[in-house]
Amino acid sequence: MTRLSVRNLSVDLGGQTIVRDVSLDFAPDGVIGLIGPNGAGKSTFLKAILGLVPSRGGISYDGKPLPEIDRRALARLTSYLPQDREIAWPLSVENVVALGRTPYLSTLSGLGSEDHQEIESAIALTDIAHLRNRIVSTLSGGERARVLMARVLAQATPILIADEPVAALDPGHQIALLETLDALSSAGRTIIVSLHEISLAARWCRRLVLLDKGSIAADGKPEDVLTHEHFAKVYGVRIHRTVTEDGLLVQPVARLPLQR
Ligand SMILES: Nc1ncnc2c1ncn2[C@@H]1O[C@H](COP(=O)(O)OP(=O)(O)OP(=O)(O)O)[C@@H](O)[C@H]1O
Repeated sequence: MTRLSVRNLSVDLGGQTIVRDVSLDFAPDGVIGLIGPNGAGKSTFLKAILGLVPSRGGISYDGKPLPEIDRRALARLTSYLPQDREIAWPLSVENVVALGRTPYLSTLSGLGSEDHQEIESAIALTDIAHLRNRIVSTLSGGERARVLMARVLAQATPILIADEPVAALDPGHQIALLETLDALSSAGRTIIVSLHEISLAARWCRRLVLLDKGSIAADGKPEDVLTHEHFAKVYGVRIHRTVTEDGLLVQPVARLPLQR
């Protein structure tokens, strides 16, 4: 069980502080959702904990500071779905998914049986078997998003970080992916996702971190984070909130004057 600890993390970009003094601990305890308005700093925070943007403060994996972890070891520890869904090379779907196994390959060895197993499992979980020989640049937006997610799943790391993984997916594939992530979490993996789909965050995340202007506005169970007050203050919207036999349902319904 790998724990990620973030202490007093700040990120400055373009002369502005984008993430401000954030301290959080992450463990495999259900899907952890990072929510917040456009520009709140969600993507920047996720990049910072992977060392992809310079930051101040401390980031450690199982007590080991991030700067002491080499790139290959980090790629066996963390997988990452960036928000950008572009794929520059004319690769087949199967080859893109296989890239997820790169951290485990030596220069001399090809894919082994475990690699093939992880690739096939990821292909099945993301429902892309029928696309396996297609060139990724010819796929629809949602299909491409599922292929990139399959690459991340094939990497099979203890920590999985995904920036808006359900954004381009239809409702069936959204739920299927969140079921997969929930199952991975139950199996001991730490799952951190950013998302704007509040109804899915309410239903599928066990913990939500609400970021506002780079700072933590709330951190806790969905029922404690997805409150009328937080939505009014942070998003400037009124919500409809009800508890059903399927759990908490939250739906933004109208704009409010921002309380800032
Ligand atoms: N390289 C950069 N230089 C200057 N400003 C940047 C840079 N990268 C990001 N920003 C700014 O930092 C802020 C946070 O961006 P970020 O992408 O982290 O937000 P986000 O919460 O992921 O937003 P969204 O929901 O729109 O994806 C934004 O105002 C953005 O314009």
